[in-house]
Amino acid sequence: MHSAANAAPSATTAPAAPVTLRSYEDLPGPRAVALFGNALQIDMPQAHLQFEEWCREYGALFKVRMGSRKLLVVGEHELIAKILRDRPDGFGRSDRLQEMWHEMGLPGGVFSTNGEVWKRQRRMVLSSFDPAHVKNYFPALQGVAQRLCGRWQKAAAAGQAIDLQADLMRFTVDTIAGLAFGAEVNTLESDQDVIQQHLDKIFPALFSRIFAVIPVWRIRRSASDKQLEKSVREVMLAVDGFVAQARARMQADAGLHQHPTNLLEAMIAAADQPDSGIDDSQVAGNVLTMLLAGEDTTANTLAWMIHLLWLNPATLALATAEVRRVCVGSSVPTLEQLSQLDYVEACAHETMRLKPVAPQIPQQAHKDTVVGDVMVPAGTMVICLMRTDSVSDAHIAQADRFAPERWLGQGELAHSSSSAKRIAMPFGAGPRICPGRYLALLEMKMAMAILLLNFEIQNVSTPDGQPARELLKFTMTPVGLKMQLAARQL
Ligand code: HEM
Repeated sequence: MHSAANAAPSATTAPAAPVTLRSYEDLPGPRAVALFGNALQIDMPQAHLQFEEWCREYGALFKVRMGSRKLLVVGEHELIAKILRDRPDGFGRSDRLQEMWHEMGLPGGVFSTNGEVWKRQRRMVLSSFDPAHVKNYFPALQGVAQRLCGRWQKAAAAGQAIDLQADLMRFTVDTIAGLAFGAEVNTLESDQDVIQQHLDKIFPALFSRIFAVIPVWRIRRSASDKQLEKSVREVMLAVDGFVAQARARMQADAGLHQHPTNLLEAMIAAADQPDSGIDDSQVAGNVLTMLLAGEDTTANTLAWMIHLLWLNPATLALATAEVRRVCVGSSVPTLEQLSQLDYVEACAHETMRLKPVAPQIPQQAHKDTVVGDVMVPAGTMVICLMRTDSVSDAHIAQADRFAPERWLGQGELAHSSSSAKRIAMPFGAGPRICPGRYLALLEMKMAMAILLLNFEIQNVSTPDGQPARELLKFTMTPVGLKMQLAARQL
């Protein structure tokens, strides 16, 4: 043990009163074996569940070793909030993430960078996601929603089961391509080889390589490594295509340099300034980042929401009644109508509390610091477990119930709303909080309104008839959801 007096870290996360500090080695944790550490005890697609179980066993701060890499795992929401707020100086994305990102041939963007480069990119990205910009884009979102409705009408008429996540990813890819790149991507009306099949290979590979103990792909390229390379090539071709289309529009209309209409045009305008510090690779990196960060996060949250509503019929009935009352007379809602869907929005928040698609946020300490009562040397990887407190009865009343009311300050759970808002951080927190959260909520309300306005849900099923299993592929997805719809009779 060490005393606070002889440790002099930058104590942004230190408790106020002097306490005895522990070193990393003092921490409890699962028994590690030589060479592999704890890696053999972790089944990567379920890693979050293993970490959550260890958190219950060893407490809110414990150690895990992946090969020679030491991880500090943190499961207490106040410590997590402090870590996430102590950015960009105290913590940031890990060297390992950046190494794997580059090794896979991906150009860096706002998600993967740190320091000055991140600051410049973050400013640029934020401006294109402000509510005013999203409002301008709204008619295009209505168009994408109309296509989702058409796709589901066909499936309903044919009595076909819908592959829920695949359809929702079509919806989110088409939306982000329109909003961020000004591109007409229509995967909803296509059954061709679509870009999301390739996007879907990249994040899972990144995730497993970050935590791999032995970099087997460097020793021998397997069939899936070759498939991954192909997917990266295909996605980068699409990215370059979006950039070329935007450049052509900007050449045809010089005014777009002064008044860009989307994120991509804004980035190109910024990159074209002398001494901008932004080059073509950063532009491409952020196009790619938006596709990756905006696609399966929103689609999987929606899939979880539909699944949870199906498992809770009384809640589904309330959400349906709200949509049909607010959007009466429309088949695709207006922005004004979406802003009135308070109960549906509460369903989204409650879904993200129980099923956060980012159940763990890895960070790296940039300098020597203190987390709780633990001294953390610069360079340590810290895994923030985002769900432990938000599903614990010690923090949230009736924590395992799917009860959207708690977000509205209504009914018997009224007192629970402030704790749920404080504890669940599904979009992260602090300076790197998700910049797409406003858009994501809008997209989710739009998709739910389309579903509940135009259809009756007949069934939402899983392969084994049990509640959907959680699979961690960077984001946490439900396994194998199928939905059956009937057109609503008006
Ligand atoms: C339900 C949907 C979504 C969820 C749950 C979600 C969640 C997250 C989380 C947890 C982070 C990490 C935050 C942190 O480090 O504190 C993040 C970062 C990010 N998200 Fe989202 N996200 C969603 C949708 C979107 C959308 C639609 C976009 C854009 C199209 C987007 C773009 C980004 C970007 C660019 C970052 C990196 C920000 C930075 O590092 O500065 N996300 N998101």
